Amino acid sequence: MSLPQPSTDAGRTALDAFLSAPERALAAFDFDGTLAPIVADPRTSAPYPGIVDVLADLAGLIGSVAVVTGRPAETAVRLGGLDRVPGITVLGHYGAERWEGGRVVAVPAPPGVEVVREELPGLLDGLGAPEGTWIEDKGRSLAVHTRRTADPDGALALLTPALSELARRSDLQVEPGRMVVELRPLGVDKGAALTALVAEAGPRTVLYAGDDLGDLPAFDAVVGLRSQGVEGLNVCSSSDEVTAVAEAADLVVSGPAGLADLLGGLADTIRGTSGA
Ligand SMILES: O=P(O)(O)OC[C@H]1O[C@H](O[C@H]2O[C@H](CO)[C@@H](O)[C@H](O)[C@H]2O)[C@H](O)[C@@H](O)[C@@H]1O
Repeated sequence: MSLPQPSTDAGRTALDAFLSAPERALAAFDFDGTLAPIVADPRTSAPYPGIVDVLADLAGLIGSVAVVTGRPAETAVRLGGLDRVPGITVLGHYGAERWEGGRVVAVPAPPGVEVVREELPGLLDGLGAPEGTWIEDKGRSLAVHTRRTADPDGALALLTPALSELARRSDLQVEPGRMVVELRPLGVDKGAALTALVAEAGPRTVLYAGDDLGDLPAFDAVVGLRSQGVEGLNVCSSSDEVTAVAEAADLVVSGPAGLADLLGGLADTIRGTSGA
């Protein structure tokens, strides 16, 4: 399997470093839209067929593997079957939770989450939220999904100003995403989560793959790490819904299927079985 080539010099340098010293590489992945194809109902998300096997294989060949997600860590582990990946770290809620070997460590949720839990249903009713609007209560945050409405973008435009105001009043922040607006605690993001992992693991190279706006802080962190001597490769799992991630990436792959091919290619190349 041949490897796709990054479009940037920094990306090509990072890919070379990843392959020449895989034992010093950290690979980190978003879950929805990256490891798992987007589906209408978030409760039914599942990894792209075979991708967790490839990830488990790669985990045995490189320094460390992580998932960094807006989901609760245990939800991502359960939906993804991620406990099959040796040594994986799963950072949930944008880094507020850390799952390793079946154990979760988390920071306490701020009181504003309870305020939002109480007020959100009435707020959505009052705004005339269209049929199909759905609240996902994730424990430490709540997300309002519009994918199952007749006009998901229109519904987001209708709801977002009032959701932003509710977040502000509750000392939370709004996290926009693919047909979703999340109200979540301040003080965490995927960039800080990834930077902390890198500080712990001390890799020479970092690969980060994501698909949505919430992944951009991790992309920024990868760029920042380059000035500290850590080579970095930002990979976009592309979609028609978000273009900003592809614009910021060193390498664009075609959704979770393209990512599965990339991971398989990395494993084959490290083993010297790529046939290239
Ligand atoms: O950080 P992630 O792992 O990408 O999580 C981000 C959000 O993903 C989920 O929503 C998205 O995927 C759903 C299932 O495919 C889809 O229906 C929805 O439209 C997407 O926005 C999840 O439900 C959210 O809680 C996550 O924050």
